[in-house]
Amino acid sequence: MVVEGLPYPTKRIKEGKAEIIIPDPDAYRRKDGVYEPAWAPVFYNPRMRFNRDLAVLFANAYRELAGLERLVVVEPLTGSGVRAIRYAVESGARVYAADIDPDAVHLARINVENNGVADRVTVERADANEYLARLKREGIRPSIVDIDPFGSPAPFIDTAIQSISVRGVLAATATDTAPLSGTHSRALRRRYDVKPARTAWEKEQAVRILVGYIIRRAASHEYGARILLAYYADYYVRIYAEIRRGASRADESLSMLGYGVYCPYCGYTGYTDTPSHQCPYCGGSLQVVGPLYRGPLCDPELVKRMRRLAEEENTTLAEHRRITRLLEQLEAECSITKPYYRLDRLCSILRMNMPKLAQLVDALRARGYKATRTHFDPRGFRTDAPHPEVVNTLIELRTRPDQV
Ligand SMILES: C[S@@+](CC[C@H](N)C(=O)[O-])C[C@H]1O[C@@H](n2cnc3c(N)ncnc32)[C@H](O)[C@@H]1O
Ligand SMILES: [Zn+2]
Repeated sequence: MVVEGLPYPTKRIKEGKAEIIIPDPDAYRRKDGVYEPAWAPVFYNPRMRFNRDLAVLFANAYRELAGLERLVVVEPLTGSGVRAIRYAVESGARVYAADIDPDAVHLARINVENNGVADRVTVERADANEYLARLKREGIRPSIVDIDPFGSPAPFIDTAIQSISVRGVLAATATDTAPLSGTHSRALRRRYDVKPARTAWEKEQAVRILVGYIIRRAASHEYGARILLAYYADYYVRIYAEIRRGASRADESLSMLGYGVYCPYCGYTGYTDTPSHQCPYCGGSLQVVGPLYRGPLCDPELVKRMRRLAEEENTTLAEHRRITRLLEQLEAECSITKPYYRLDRLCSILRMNMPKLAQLVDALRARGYKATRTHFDPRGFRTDAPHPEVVNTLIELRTRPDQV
């Protein structure tokens, strides 16, 4: 399809309730046939639709929860404009969008016109940080600032926080999961000022490090940060934190920080306030990572509302089943803050065959503990049982599988 004024082949697609023009994916495929969004003149990643579906559900649930008549959303890295348009069409929001790339701004404006939301969505060519600072000077009070960059959101976090006047949500995507999960330790130190380590719960570590970073940055500007929703999907971390002005709120949020620990000798996972390097259970040398956030990863009331809205919107959501499953799982995990165990790793340390995950979860519950699978890893489970109890339950399952 050729669109006047666009010097590249395009395609018209539907996403949610928006209809948008994107660079034709067929023109930007690798040799193996896989579409490479970064090669296209304007960035549009169809795999991020899941992220955007949840963003719209979140926006609607947050609007209800906070009792807001109308949302004001700022999206300073907008690409094709798809996310901004969806916030306007599906959440009725007033949206301020920007991108540094003139091709992106041009296409996003065409998309805004075509969706009939030009009265509600403005798209400007600007650097994200300058744009956020300018909106603040102009007195715009965002209810949601959505930071969806290439790689790390760290360079935009300070201005995004400061752009929130009294109360609002910072939503951030991070695709730099290698540093966050402990693989590129120097980048982790540079970007997030975190002491690196390798744990068996690296996806949760990635989420908790980014949340911890947001809390620390928010505190330095005298804001508190409360996590409404945080998850890991595909190859990225996504966080929604409610930012509220106030020194005592900042202190309260800081009190949720600590260090994560993992013992590669006995499988112990947990947190500590003072980074000790000796495992309390086997005396082995601990892996210690942090600072990171140790509190709940979602607000149950918000997730409940998102689930209800997902039911109502089941025809517009591309992966309705996947969304419902994630929200159900997050709700179940929310009240257990200790990091997840990887059953395969734990069984290998204990030199035993793996029982079925469901069997272990049931056995832990039968002993009076909370236990559930985790959205982070299909081989993972989380529980509030102390480490020796987890080990004892596993050993008992091995010796008397039918009687636990
Ligand atoms: C991952 S894409 C955004 C995708 C979009 N949010 C979505 O949901 O489809 C990142 C965008 O940020 C833009 N960008 C990169 N650096 C920027 C900066 N400093 N200021 C503003 N935009 C920037 C890029 O041009 C690109 O369009
Ligand atoms: Zn140990």
